[in-house]
Amino acid sequence: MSKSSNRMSQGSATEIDRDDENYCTTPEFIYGGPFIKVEKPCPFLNTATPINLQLQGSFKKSFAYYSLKERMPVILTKVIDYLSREGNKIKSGNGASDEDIRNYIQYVTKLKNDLVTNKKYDLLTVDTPEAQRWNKWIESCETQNYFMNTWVFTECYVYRRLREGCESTKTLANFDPFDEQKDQSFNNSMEPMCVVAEKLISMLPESDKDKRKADFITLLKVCLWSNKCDLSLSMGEQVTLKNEGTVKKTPSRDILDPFQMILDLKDKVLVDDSAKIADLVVSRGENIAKAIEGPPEAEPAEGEAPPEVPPCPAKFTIPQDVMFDIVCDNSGYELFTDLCLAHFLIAQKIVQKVRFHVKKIPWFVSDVTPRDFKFVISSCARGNYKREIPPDPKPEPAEGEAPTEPDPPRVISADSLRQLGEQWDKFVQDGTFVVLSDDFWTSPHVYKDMKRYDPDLYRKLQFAAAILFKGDLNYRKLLGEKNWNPTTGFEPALQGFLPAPVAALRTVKADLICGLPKGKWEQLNALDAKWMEKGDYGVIQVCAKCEPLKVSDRPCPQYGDTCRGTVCN
Ligand SMILES: O=P(O)(O)OC[C@@]1(O)O[C@H](CO)[C@@H](O)[C@@H]1O
Repeated sequence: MSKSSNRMSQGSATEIDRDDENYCTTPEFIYGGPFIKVEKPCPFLNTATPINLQLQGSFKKSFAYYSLKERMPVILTKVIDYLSREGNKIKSGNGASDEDIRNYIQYVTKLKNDLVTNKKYDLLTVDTPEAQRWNKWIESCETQNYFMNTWVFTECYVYRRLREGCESTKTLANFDPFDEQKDQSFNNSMEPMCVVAEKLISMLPESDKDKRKADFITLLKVCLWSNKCDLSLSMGEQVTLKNEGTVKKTPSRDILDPFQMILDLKDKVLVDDSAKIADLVVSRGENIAKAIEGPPEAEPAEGEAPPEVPPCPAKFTIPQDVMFDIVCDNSGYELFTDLCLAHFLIAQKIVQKVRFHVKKIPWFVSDVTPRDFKFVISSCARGNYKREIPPDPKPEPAEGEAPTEPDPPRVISADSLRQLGEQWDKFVQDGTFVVLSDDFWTSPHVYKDMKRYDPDLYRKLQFAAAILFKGDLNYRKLLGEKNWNPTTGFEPALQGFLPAPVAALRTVKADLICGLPKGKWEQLNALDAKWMEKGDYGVIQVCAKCEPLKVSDRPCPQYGDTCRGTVCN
C-alpha cells in the first residue's frame, strides 16, 4: 500500500506478538502489561473490505484475508511437493543440480513461513534493473507486511519471490514450478477445444456485417467463460469446463460444448457490453486503416534523396498497422480461446495484427508465459482427439408408423484444431501475431499508474484499436484493487487509464466490481454471500473513451539517446 493510501494499517506484526520471548523485557510489558490493561490496536479488523478502500489481508472477512491465509500457503506447499516428488524429472529436464533443488525448497519454505507469520517483505537480492525497480517500490511502501499491504501487491510480490528463488540458483534459472499443471490443464481441455475449433473454421470466411458481428459476440463470450479455468483460484487443482445447464442429461448434452455453455450461463453475465465492443473495434479499425492510407505521401522533389532512416516512432500519431491487443490471463484452454478470437479478427480483416501481452515469468500459477504460448500453439498443431457421441434416442414411433432412421453419431475430432495450430504458427512467424512480455505486467503496479512507471508501454498500447484485458487479476489492476461502490461506472473506476478503448472480460473471482445496475449486488449477496469468489458470474465491460495519440515528449525506446522526442529525425 502506498503511503498516501495507507488508511487502515494500525501497526505491524511485531507489535502484536505477545508470545515473543522478549516481550516481557519490553517497556510496554514492564510498565503497562501486567499492571495496567493496555488496549493494543490490533492490525486485523473483523470486517469485510470497506467501500472505497483497497483490498487488503487485514480485513478478516474479506477474500484477500482468506486467500493469503489459506490459498497462497497451499500453492507454495504444492511447489515444495512438486520439487520433492519430481526432483529427478526436474533435474533431467532443466539440467538442475540436487543442491539447487534443495536450496529452492528451502527458499520456498521460508517464503511460505514469512507469509503466514505476516513478516515484512525482504528486498530482492538479484541485481537487475527490474529487481532494482521492485526494491525501490518495496522501500517506498509504508506498510511492508504481507497482510497489511494491498492484496494484489502482496500476491505479486510472492510470485516475484518465487522467481527470485530460481534466479539465484545456477541451474534452475529457466524453471517454471507450474509448467506441469499448465500443460496438464491444456491436455484436459481437448474436447471443448475441438468443438470450438470446428465452429471457428466455419466463421472464418469473410461474412456480411450482421453475421460478423454475431460471431464476434459469440467468440467474446467463449473467451469470457474460458476464464473460469484458472489454476490459482483452484490452488492448482485441475479445472475444466463443466456443463452448467439444468436440462436433463442426454448423450448430446454430455458434450463439453462452450457454445451451449454461453446459452446456459446467459443470466450470469452481469454486464454485457459485447455488442458495443464489436461495433467499437470494427469502427476504430476502419478509421485507423483510413488514416494509415491517408493522403499519399509527397514524392521527394527531383534531386532530393529519400529519407534514409524510417521516421522516429516517438513522432507517430497514426499507428503503422491496425492492431488489436490482448492482455492475456491463463494459459491452456483460455489462451486457446484468445487465439480463436484473434484469428477471427484477422480473417475478417477487422485488424491486421494482434499483439498478445504475456507474463515474462511464472505468475499466478496458470498465467501465460512465452513458453506456454509456444506450447499451446504447437500442441494444437499436433492435437490428437476423437470421440463418437451416440445420438439422442428418438421417441418410439406411434402404432402403425414406420420407425425413423437413427441420426448418425456426432464425431468430435482434432482435425480443425490441428489446422488452426498450423495457421497460428505461421501467424507468429510472419508477424501477424506478436508476443510481448513487458516487465510491467509482472510488477506490483495497478494500471492507473502505468503512465508513471512505464510510459513506454502506455504509449505502445496507445497504438491499439482496442485493448482486451482478460481475467480477474487484470480486472483488479484495472480497478486499482479498490472496493468500488458496485454501481460506479467502468470509466471512473479506470481512474484515467485510457491508452486506447479498454475492454474487460472477467469471471468474478475476487470481491470487487463496478458497473452493476442498482440493487444487483445486494440481490446477489442475499442469494450467496460468496458469489464473488467462485467464477460463476462474469462481466463484459468496455470504456470507449481514450487519449488521443500525440507526438511523444520522451525519447523513443527504439532510437534511444539519439532520439530527442519531438525533434528526432
Ligand atoms: O486472473 P484470473 O486467473 O482470472 O484469476 C486470478 C485469481 O484466481 O487469483 C486471484 C487470487 O489469487 C484472484 O483474483 C482470482 O481469483
